[in-house]
Amino acid sequence: MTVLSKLSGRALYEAIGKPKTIVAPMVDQSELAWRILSRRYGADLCYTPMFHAKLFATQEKYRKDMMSELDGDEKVDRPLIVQFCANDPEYLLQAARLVADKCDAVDLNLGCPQGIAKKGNYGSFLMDDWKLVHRLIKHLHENLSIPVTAKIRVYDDKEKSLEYAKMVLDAGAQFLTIHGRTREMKGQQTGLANWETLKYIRDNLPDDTVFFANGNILYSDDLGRCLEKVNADAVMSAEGNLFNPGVFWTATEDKEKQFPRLDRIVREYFEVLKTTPGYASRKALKSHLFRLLRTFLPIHTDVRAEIAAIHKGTTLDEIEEKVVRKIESIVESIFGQEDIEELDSIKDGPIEFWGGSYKEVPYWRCQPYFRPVDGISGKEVVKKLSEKKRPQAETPSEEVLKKRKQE
Ligand SMILES: Cc1cc2nc3c(=O)[nH]c(=O)nc-3n(C[C@H](O)[C@H](O)[C@H](O)COP(=O)(O)O)c2cc1C
Repeated sequence: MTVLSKLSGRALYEAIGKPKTIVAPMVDQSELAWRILSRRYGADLCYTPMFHAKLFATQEKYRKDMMSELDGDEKVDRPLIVQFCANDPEYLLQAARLVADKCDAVDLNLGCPQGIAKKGNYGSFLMDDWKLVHRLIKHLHENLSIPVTAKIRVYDDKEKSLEYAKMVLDAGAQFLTIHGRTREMKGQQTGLANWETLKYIRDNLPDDTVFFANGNILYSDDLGRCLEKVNADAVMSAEGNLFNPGVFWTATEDKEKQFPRLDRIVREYFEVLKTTPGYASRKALKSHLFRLLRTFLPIHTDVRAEIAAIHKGTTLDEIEEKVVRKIESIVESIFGQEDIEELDSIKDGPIEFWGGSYKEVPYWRCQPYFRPVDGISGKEVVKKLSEKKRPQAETPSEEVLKKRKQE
């Protein structure tokens, strides 16, 4: 079989505009509406959520649910990489062919550590079967009209991780994304990604390898630190991007872009959502709201109740009325306070052992997401931060809100 003539590695990277910031593949979360929003806040490249190759190849309903006619559109959704999980080279190729004209490359998920991936024998569980990984990638490399890429995790042993990365590249992967955590690092055991291992692998791969680093991004400041430390071509973020789409904003120091106000980002997301067809975007809505509003909802519990009550049949008009306008009204009231300039400031903490610093961000703005590390939960980090002296903003009463609504 001859290898099809198509862009490879560095040429592909340049053809898609040399991206530096990447929205990670995220099941039910890196859907079209979210990608459009994230691109406005500095994401250079986006991945779709992982799709199941066999279902995608064989079930029209699944396909339609996962990708609308606007997904991968040249004007609104490129560059784009579509990700699949698979363990059968032929189904993977069939699925990939169905999206070949809607994206710039197809990615193989070799990182999912969840129970469902174990049961289905895909994602990180293929780390136990290198021959199959090689066959999957090679089959696309030799038969698909567009390039294939791969996203992997690391092993505890960095030499083994390096050998694994080399094997994936040898099979034909044109970009290599490495999530610097092992398969066991999930849930409460998630901990920090290991940039040292990423650097070690990067330094020992051929210079022209296109290498994306993934893990540990809290703030936009971390992007440059990661690029430099790992010597990566780009940085991918998942949780950081979900909690704050502004995490990719590096063009200016604009607070409105780096830590958007929740009323504005929810409104903007909602307006994008109205223009994006398809089941995937609607399904993702609730989780996006819960993540964006993570520090806001424990205070404004009535909004939390409204979001929790959203179901399949809830219309966008209802959501606009009960959730979006309510958030707008609350945040506008907060901004009506005299000392808002002081209250609304973002403060840097001291430099921490990991080289960056925590920031104190008012709860009405998008926040970073803290993963549990060494038994310290993200919640405790946030608590520690909020215990530092900060004058609290007044929460507008129901009466004030009602009055504003009438106005
Ligand atoms: C909600 C969610 C869904 C995810 N779905 C996928 C997926 O579909 N494919 C994949 O390769 N990784 C998936 N991941 C893992 C991320 O792509 C990423 O590798 C991981 O979260 C580490 O990056 P982070 O530290 O920036 O969050 C998902 C992560 C999250 C939080």
